[in-house]
Amino acid sequence: MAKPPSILFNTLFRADTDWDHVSLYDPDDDRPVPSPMADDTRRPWVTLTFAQSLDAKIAGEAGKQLILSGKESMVMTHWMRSMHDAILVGIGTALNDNPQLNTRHLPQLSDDGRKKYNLPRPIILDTHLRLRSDCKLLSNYKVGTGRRPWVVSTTPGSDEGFSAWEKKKKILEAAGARVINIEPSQAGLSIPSLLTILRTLGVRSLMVEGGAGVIKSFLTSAQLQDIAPSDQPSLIQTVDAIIVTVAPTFVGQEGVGYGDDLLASKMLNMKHICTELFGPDTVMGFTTTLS
Ligand SMILES: NC(=O)C1=CN([C@@H]2O[C@H](COP(=O)(O)OP(=O)(O)OC[C@H]3O[C@@H](n4cnc5c(N)ncnc54)[C@H](O)[C@@H]3O)[C@@H](O)[C@H]2O)C=CC1
Ligand SMILES: Nc1nc(O)c(N)c(N[C@@H]2O[C@H](COP(=O)(O)O)[C@@H](O)[C@H]2O)n1
Repeated sequence: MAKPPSILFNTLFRADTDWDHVSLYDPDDDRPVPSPMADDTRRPWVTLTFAQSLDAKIAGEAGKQLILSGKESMVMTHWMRSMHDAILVGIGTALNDNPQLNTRHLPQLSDDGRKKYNLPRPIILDTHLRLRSDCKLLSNYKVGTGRRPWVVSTTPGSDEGFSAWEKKKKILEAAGARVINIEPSQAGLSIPSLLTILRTLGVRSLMVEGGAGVIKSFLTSAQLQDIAPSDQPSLIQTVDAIIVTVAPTFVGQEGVGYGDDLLASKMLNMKHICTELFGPDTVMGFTTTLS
């Protein structure tokens, strides 16, 4: 069987991990698959990942979805998906791309083997519950080719907004989604609060795939964040690793980028772990520490 790419082992896992079980599970075995783990036990390990052009664009004009990754780096991304408990996108991506977020590009496993690829749980940041009840994530869940999607939202303040929100919640739940409510923050949803809630729900590792708004949000909240404002703040880091695929193409200024508002003084320290070529694409793996 093909092995996962070494850039993923080197960037995401500790050296003593049992490589043979990474990405795979045996339905008759209760032991969980190995997962990247954060030292901070209050939150999951977070891998921020995306594919970009040479001019740092992740989508085309007006958000047109672009297939930037070649087939080799796309397979690498699907290995990465199989190494995380959950995979997160923003509602912009969910509406625009109607993604599946599964591991379908991995090499086929032999039918007589009992092992299966680990499927990450889809999580959608969707403040106003705009997810479509006929999206691929929900239809995959219904036919057993995807895990139940979790939709993360905030309860609206006004009574009027609340009844519309409740109606949408019921529709999404009837279609199979689990709706999780968290406290709003200035930027929409508080990422540190989200991470602590996900950890209590059993998520050990989270792969954040985008889009532009979500990438910015994780990069700008990547410094220590307060999860319990008080005299004794409880602080949390929100990104552990960054894995970027760079495709050998320019998109142009009409494309969608993620870097405009980033401040160098607010960025995490990035430690380059390795760079590997996948067909025409370059993939870089970093771990992050606080500056
Ligand atoms: N090349 C790549 O690797 C990827 C490209 N994309 C592209 O990105 C584009 C979508 O990007 P966006 O429109 O920016 O949508 P997005 O997927 O980043 O979602 C942003 C939305 O998420 C919600 N949200 C709730 N809490 C939030 C928080 N704390 N931080 C940020 N967002 C929060 C808000 O409603 C916000 O409008 C699409 O064109 C898609 O094709 C998406 C993923 C990966
Ligand atoms: N790795 C990668 N390369 C690209 O070129 C991309 N456009 C993306 N996009 C992300 O993948 C999602 C689509 O996933 P499915 O193929 O439907 O499983 C898309 O919504 C983005 O999150 N990624």
